[in-house]
Amino acid sequence: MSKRPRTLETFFAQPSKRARAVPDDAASNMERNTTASAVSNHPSYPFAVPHLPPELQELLNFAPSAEGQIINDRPDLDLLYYQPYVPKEASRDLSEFLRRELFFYRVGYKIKRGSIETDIDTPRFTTVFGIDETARFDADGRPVDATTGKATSNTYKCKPRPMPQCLDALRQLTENSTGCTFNFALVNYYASGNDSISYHSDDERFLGTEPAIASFTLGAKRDFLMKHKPTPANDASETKPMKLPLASGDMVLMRGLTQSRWLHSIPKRKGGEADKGRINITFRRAMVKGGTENYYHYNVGNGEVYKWDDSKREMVQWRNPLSN
Ligand SMILES: O=C(O)CCC(=O)C(=O)O
Ligand SMILES: [Fe+2]
Repeated sequence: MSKRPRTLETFFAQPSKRARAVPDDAASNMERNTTASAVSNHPSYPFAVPHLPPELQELLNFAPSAEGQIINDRPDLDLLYYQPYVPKEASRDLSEFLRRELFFYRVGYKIKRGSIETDIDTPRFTTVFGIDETARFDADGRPVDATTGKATSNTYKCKPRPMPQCLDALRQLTENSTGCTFNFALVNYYASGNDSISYHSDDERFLGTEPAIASFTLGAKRDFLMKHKPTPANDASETKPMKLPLASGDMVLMRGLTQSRWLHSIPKRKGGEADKGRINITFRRAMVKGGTENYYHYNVGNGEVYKWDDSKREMVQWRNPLSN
């Protein structure tokens, strides 16, 4: 048994027994790193996630590479749009790195309207990291109460996961340039033009009033549609959708009344770049435990783990090499 004192840094860096339970491609990746132990791991991760390679970390230190453009010329809309935020050279490497190294899920759930239950299949790959404001992770990666430091694992139904270093680095940059604070990273992967997210707003009460959400695009360009929620006073011009053609490296900060008054979506598309695959990362701040439960329920669920297969060029179901 190691007697080394554990800090968050050593927790993330030490490949534990579980960290070795990685598929060959990730394992060889760890070896390829100059610092072989540079991985993020946690008992709730299916496998360890390598840290950003130093060259990529270096490139990211320069973000944002453009000034954000304020878009507030429509009722209740308040966006800060960086075209791009992540420098061009970094965005390709970063999207390939995240697609290759993260684990994803294809979540199914049931909704009930009246007495009718419907099965919903989320039409994209998802994953999530983070914990709400009432808690934090201790040096061993256990969720503890934010003020008392006492273990809270038994107060969550889900198993909250700390952000791996490769996402935390981007979170820190985003906090520095926006002045906002984020405790969650939700990641979507749209494998093709058939993957999508329908019109919705991220206006849950657990995000507080006027939440700021930073949304990154890495990989294929996809249209982001926004339209005002219908109100009795709406005229046609207010309900007509606006379109942001989000390209790799772009970031949109949605803030103010945007979530409470507007809807957004990534519609299905045929042709174009969509089939090259697009990663979306949203950084958010959840205030209460219900937010943590909600995010893990809808973005991890209890389904199969998917991992990118570089030879097949697609996500495939991941099997733990240590289990039969
Ligand atoms: O992929 C995107 O750009 C949007 C994702 C989104 O709206 C969400 O995850 O709530
Ligand atoms: Fe959203």
